[in-house]
Amino acid sequence: MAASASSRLLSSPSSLSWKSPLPPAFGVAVALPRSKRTVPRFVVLAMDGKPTVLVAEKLGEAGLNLLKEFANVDCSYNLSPEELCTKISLCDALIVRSGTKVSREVFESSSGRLKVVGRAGVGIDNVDLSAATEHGCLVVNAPTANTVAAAEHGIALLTAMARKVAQADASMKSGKWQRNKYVGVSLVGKTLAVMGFGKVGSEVARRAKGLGMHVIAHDPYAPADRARAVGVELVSFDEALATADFISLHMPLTPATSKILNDETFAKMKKGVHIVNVARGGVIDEAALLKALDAGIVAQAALDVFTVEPPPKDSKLIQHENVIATPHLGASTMEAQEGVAIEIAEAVVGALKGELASTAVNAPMVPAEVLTELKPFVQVAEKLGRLAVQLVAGGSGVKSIKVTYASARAPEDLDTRLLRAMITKGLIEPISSVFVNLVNADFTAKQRGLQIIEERITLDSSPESPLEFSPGSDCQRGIKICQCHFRVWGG
Ligand SMILES: NC(=O)C1=CN([C@@H]2O[C@H](COP(=O)(O)OP(=O)(O)OC[C@H]3O[C@@H](n4cnc5c(N)ncnc54)[C@H](O)[C@@H]3O)[C@@H](O)[C@H]2O)C=CC1
Ligand SMILES: O=C(O)C(=O)COP(=O)(O)O
Repeated sequence: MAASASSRLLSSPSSLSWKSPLPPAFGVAVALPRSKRTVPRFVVLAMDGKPTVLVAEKLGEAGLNLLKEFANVDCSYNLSPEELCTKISLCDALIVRSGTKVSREVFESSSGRLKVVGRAGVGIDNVDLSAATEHGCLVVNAPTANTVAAAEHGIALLTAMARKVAQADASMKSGKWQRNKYVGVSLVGKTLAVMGFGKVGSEVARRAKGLGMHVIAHDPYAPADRARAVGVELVSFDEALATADFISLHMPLTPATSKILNDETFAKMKKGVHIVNVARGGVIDEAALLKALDAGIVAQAALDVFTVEPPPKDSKLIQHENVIATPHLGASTMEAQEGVAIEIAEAVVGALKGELASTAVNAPMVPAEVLTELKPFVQVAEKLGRLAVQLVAGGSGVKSIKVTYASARAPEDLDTRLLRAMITKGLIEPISSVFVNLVNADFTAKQRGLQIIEERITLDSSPESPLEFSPGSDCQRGIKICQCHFRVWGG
């Protein structure tokens, strides 16, 4: 795809929609392209012309105010899963924190109306991303505003654990004065292993260095220069376990990190290790942690997060004398909650307006300069898809499409996901009841057995020069749709 001079002159790409933006006020029901479930996809607008945002957990005032400028805001906290499923069919957007499970049933119950889920925080393990993607629902999060709060809480737990602050406080409140019982351990000179050297992990590392600790980190995906910048050595998982006096967990909960601390890995740790978990309860096998505490392998654990939240009242782990616990408070500072609320409100409003979100979790994030460059081709891409369906296959049965992009950009520098999504939309929507957008395009194409072969040609001449193509040999039938920089072959 060539970047023509005129395309470079285009204004901000913010109006480039990943789906049709909400139409202006007045209509009661505006039909958008069709949903997966053969139910027409409606943006049901209230009589005041505003979409509805369901805020299912407490959100900072500043974020609520931003939302209210654009939408009707329904703050309904503590909904049961059934109540959430009932309400969701009346909502265009849903905002949650970590306490609400946004399950497949929620997306199914929305009957295609839910367009965006905003996670007012970082971890998106409580949102069924596959179901969201399959339903063409964008998921956005607020990845930066609570970083410092989570890191500060990690340090608070680390220091409180080392000096048994919580236990000593409880003892004093019960009328005792036990100076000999609550002797702690020092942090200075001890080795802290930060597991997951992302935003929170690196802030914890910085602060721990300030406390005089020797900090190492394990993160298979962290760039070495990030570690160098903080003055931290990146080590293997086993080395981190074997050398750490303190281990602080900061990785997301994924299938790969689920129960990453378990019987086997506790056995590799130094006897008397201290564990901090401000990440997710599920990264620790809690039964194994209890055993390791009883065996003295783990001297103490400080936990902010739990596999089941809230955990059972009689949880042996929480009752353990060498465990201190907080009820998932990592992000709970006034400052972080205001910041998160604004970050998520802006992302949700932007998504409802049809803008591409920079914090999208289940859709490609296309940089602004690429959007500017692609903008003139977005509609063309969809139209070519529609034309291909009609001309090539007479309305059905397109199984394979070859798209050739010619651009002055090097092939590896050419992000085609947006155009591919628009071609897929053009190919599939006219002949089915499926609603296609940037979120679900690749999934939908794969599900329907539609193969999209992409070819990139690097232009060294002016992008305005027309290109001649020869028919692709792997396609049974081909049509030259336009003699410019974009051609579709279908068979
Ligand atoms: N307790 C609380 O209130 C809060 C908890 N969190 C949790 O902390 C997690 C981290 O947050 P951020 O630092 O903002 O995310 P991030 O995405 O900046 O960092 C996560 C890091 O973990 C790394 N990672 C992934 N798999 C790994 C593995 N197998 N082993 C080691 N490292 C691995 C990634 O490469 C990345 O660098 C979130 O996913 C969330 O679950 C975040 C904020 C508040
Ligand atoms: O941002 C995160 O991942 C958190 O765990 C914070 O959760 P919360 O929004 O406080 O329920």
